[in-house]
Amino acid sequence: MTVAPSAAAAPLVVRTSEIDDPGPLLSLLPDQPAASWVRQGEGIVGWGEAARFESSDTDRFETAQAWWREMVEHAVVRDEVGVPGTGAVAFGSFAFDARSARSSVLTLPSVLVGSRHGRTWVTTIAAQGVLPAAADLSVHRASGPGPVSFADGSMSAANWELVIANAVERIAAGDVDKVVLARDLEARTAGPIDVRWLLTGLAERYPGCWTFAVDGLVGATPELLVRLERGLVHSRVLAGTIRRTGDDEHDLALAGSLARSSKDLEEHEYAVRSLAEALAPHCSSMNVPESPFVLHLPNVMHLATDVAGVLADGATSLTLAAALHPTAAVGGTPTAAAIELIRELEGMDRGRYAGPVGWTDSTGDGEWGIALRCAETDPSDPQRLRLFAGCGIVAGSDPEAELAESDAKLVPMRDALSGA
Ligand SMILES: C=C(O[C@@H]1C=C(C(=O)O)C=C[C@H]1O)C(=O)O
Repeated sequence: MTVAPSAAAAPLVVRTSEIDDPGPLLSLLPDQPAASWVRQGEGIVGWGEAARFESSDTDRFETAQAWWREMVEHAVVRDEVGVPGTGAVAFGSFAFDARSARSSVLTLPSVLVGSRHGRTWVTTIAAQGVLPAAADLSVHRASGPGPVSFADGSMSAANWELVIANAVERIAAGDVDKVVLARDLEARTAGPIDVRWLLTGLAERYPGCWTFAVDGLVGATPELLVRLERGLVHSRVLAGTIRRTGDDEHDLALAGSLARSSKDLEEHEYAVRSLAEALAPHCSSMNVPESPFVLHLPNVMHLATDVAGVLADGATSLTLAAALHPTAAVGGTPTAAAIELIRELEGMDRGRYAGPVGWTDSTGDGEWGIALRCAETDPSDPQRLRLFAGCGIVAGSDPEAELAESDAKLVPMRDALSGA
């Protein structure tokens, strides 16, 4: 089912103007549904909603793209800044599985504030005939939800280990080379959960990640599915993980062992190859480094490869995200068989976890991350949050180690929630 107002009925009026630095982007969010895409203090935040598209259909990407094209075509825009992310911007979050019961969404905030390379701007968006929301750029402070308790989500940790063991058998039997399996955790809090509190905590601890919020999905992802900017395409592929110990010297030795681990290098190779193969038809030239580097995050280290390309076919960032999703970093190899195995073994609906999350502007430029290290709020219960984490399983995977890895990947959201 697709729910979207007709763009033609109410063309949008969009105004972007440059402003003086109003303070940290995340501190500007008022107590309203928040949208965010912030890294190292730069990016875009938004609030309010001028228009919305929602779909639970299997062709969610195509219908979203068509809706956005129509919105943009009819919009009346005055953009005094003219860089990627100014003018009309839609934030989006897509369900991982085309068969998910969870919808995918594009939302246009009514106020956006962006910052890039030292320039800051504000954009207001309203349907024609509607007075645009006043852009109140005062600074706000969010508060935490109080004591938190965690409980098993769809499956206990012990059962999840059995699922991993089962997946290793299926890999040995030749069903797939790699499959990414995830688990969820349920958090309950004493008071209501304020997304701004989570965002601020995540951005503080994980400044190198993309701190995102779209329609109640909130997290800090280290993995960039695709960025399209003026014809240049970038992607950061992650796969292969080791937990940090907190002891810098020991962690450095672990980073070395990660870079030499044949199990992790194999897992990583699958992810890079699937990304490069999906991107190649859209690019005239591509740079795919031969070997990965080690990305250091406060909780884990990952094998990482930054892929770059020159766009050849005029695709939009959203079209590219749709073409690349699901990469082997969150699906597996081969893709179709891995998705079937996830449906069979995982025992839950991932919803928007591990789906593309990010933004697009009216030119089609944009940034889409993979929704990892994240959680979904519950619109009917402000004291409930569902957290997710997953791991790539290959022939050499050990269930106990994978459970520990998934716990390490839950740390960013757990800490953000408890304010640790
Ligand atoms: C699936 C997740 O992470 C992905 C899986 C990784 C792995 O298995 O090594 C590493 C980074 C991500 O591509 C997650 O964080 O939930």
